[in-house]
Amino acid sequence: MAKAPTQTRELILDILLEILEKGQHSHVVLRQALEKYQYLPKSDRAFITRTVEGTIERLITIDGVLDLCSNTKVKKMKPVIRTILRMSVYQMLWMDRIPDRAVCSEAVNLAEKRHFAGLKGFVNGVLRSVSRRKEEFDFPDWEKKYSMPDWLIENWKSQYGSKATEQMLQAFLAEMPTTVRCNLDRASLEEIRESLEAQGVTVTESPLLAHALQISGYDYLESLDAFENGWIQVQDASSALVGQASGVREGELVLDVCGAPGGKSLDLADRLKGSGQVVVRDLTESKITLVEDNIYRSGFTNIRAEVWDAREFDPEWENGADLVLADLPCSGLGIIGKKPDIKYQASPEKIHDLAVLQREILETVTRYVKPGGRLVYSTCTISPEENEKQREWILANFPFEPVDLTDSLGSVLAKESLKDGYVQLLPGKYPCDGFFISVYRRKEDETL
Ligand SMILES: C[S@@+](CC[C@H](N)C(=O)[O-])C[C@H]1O[C@@H](n2cnc3c(N)ncnc32)[C@H](O)[C@@H]1O
Repeated sequence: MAKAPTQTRELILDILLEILEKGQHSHVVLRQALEKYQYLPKSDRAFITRTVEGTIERLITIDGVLDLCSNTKVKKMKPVIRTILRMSVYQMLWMDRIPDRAVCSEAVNLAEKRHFAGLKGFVNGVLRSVSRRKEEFDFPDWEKKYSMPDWLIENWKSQYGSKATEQMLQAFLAEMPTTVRCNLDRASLEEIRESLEAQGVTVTESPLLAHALQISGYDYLESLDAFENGWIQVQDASSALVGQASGVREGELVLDVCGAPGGKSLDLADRLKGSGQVVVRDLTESKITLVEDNIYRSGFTNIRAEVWDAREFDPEWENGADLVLADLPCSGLGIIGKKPDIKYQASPEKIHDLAVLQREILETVTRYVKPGGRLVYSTCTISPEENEKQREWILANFPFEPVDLTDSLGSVLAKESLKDGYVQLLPGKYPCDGFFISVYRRKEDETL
């Protein structure tokens, strides 16, 4: 990677300050910045993305390194200085092609530009020490080694065991290509692949789904012809498996109660092959606008979107849906690999509050399923309180029975829990995000 100009590093500093010091979401701040600075060369934009995401991803490790190499602990440093040091350590330890002395001198320049000329010597001294002591940074404890808060590691170890937990920690740090679901109504897999490759994108098949591709090496997804033409939709394989598990059949009426930005709904509309109808709901106008943009791009006519609070009962839908999709708000621990700030913002209290919200929504939306119809409950997390325990609660409190998923998912997933109508996907075990999928059938002869 070529040496990026100081202006680019200033941009990285500002983005990281927003995220690390003001608690803004990384993907939002990064997306806004990349949209604003579209004119920057592709290499600079890639440098910004990698440095921002990498610094956040490795933050606990980086702070461990800085605490070893500085007399002033990271917590006590001025926010601008600690951010300059954090992004510099990331470059020194994980971006081999930038010489340490270049990182060091850019960091000193940045400190001066941000009116900390008096701390130039401190910044220089700490970074030189980091450069000299690299062999000492092989931390044995998993918190520092994998940059993951200890309480999460302990939870996962007790739930999934040490081996699966370590696989997961490694998977969260591994580079993953973007998965796109192909809209085969609009173009064949071969046409889509050719179009992407013609624009310099590296394309491989998805190991989990026939109608998905893994892509990497692109700059700005929205500028790809296949995206503009509505041929592809970004959707992780785990999320696309929801559509497969739902068993949706042509002509069915589907209600997606928390559906923005529309990934799963569009997949369901695609699987309906122009028949039936999907109604997508979400809480706000801005979220529904996102869904509508995606619907417009896809060209599908059997799907519409509307604002509705899923906690509020809608009598018009009572016993009305063949399929209700409840892909509910959750702690998102399964997508830490894509949105690394989630791991620092999560807490047992937030997980508990989300589990309460999920039950409130489920109590309402289970009433929309026709007798004999299906409910899909899914989350992009790996906490039992939001997943297995919610499944047990649904089965104990509502007239639903599990739908055997062996036929729909058994060819690509281990069969363990599929016959009981659910699967907890763990990163590392499968090449995808962490995800929970469960499917239920409403019993014919019981009222809710
Ligand atoms: C996991 S996301 C849905 C992702 C979507 N199914 C997809 O595949 O693109 C959960 C969504 O629930 C929405 N949400 C949160 N609370 C809600 C509520 N009370 N009513 C409706 N939607 C809600 C959020 O705005 C968010 O878009």
